[in-house]
Amino acid sequence: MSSVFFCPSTVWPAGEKIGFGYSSVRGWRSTGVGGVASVYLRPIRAKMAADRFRGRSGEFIEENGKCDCSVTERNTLVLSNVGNSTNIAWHECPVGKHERQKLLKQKGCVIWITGLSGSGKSTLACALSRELHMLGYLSYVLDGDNVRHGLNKDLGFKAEDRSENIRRIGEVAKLFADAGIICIASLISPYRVDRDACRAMMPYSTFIEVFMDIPLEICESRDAKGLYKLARSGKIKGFTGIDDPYEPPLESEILLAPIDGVCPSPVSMAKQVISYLDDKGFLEA
Ligand SMILES: Nc1ncnc2c1ncn2[C@@H]1O[C@H](COP(=O)(O)OS(=O)(=O)O)[C@@H](OP(=O)(O)O)[C@H]1O
Ligand SMILES: Nc1ncnc2c1ncn2[C@@H]1O[C@H](COP(=O)(O)OP(=O)(O)O)[C@@H](O)[C@H]1O
Repeated sequence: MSSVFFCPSTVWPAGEKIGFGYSSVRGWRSTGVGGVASVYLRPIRAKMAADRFRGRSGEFIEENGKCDCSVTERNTLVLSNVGNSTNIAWHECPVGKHERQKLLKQKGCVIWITGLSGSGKSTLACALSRELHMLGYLSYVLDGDNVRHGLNKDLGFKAEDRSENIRRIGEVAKLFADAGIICIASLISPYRVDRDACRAMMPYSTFIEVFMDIPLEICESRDAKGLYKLARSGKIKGFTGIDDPYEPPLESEILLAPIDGVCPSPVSMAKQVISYLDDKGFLEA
């Protein structure tokens, strides 16, 4: 059985023409560009483009508050301005999030682990990724330290750099979640407003904030990297929890804290997160 569908200009050069293809058991084939099809399908494409713009415009406004959302409809291609990018279009692909999730038998989401340095974020991220892997689920860890080795190596630790660090990791995490992957982001992310901005980027309820509520004394006593010692002696300035603020979440989805002064093991914390994912239906397509 095959079904007709229309493919927007991602595949074909943007402009006048529209191609169309059909799906079959093993995929789809293009019948080419334009010709008779472009004439008959133009009104349909116009509607698709308009729907697409309606669906996306609110998101653009929310993301940076700068979008003037001026629309140029030239041969039904919708162009808009987002931030400093002018005349850009949104391209849809025939394989969407839903199809990817079906393939992976899971739902994409972002598990955002926040807490002081030494609170166990990276340890939990790794334990969680390993447990999910053993259960047959695909996850990917975006660790603050690691991302600062590449994408974010231009950023330091002053407030605006941390905000940008969090924003970029939020955007990358959003892409992973859209790919259908369980994305585990572990970074201090000390400022509430930045974490909330990441939450706001994500589809409803797919941003799961995990607060490592481990007291500073415990984190400092661990001092795995010797950074607290350096911060206390003034050799590092602006260290979170010492002379830079950490704003705890007010309503995280998951709060992990010591019980009677003892921290649960990383594996038991990971299982707590997995149990949340299971309850909320993320471990099925
Ligand atoms: N000034 C200062 N404050 C806090 N942390 C510092 C600082 N300088 C270096 N480091 C090391 O960098 C790691 C934190 O990076 P993040 O990207 O997670 O930080 S942030 O979210 O942008 O605040 C952090 O890693 P973790 O210990 O894993 O949290 C530290 O090792
Ligand atoms: N649940 C835990 N119980 C005891 N020690 C832990 C736990 N989680 C992490 N640790 C230890 O604490 C230190 C800091 O952990 P890490 O994951 O690097 O924290 P963060 O990424 O928040 O800086 C490491 O030495 C780690 O072995």
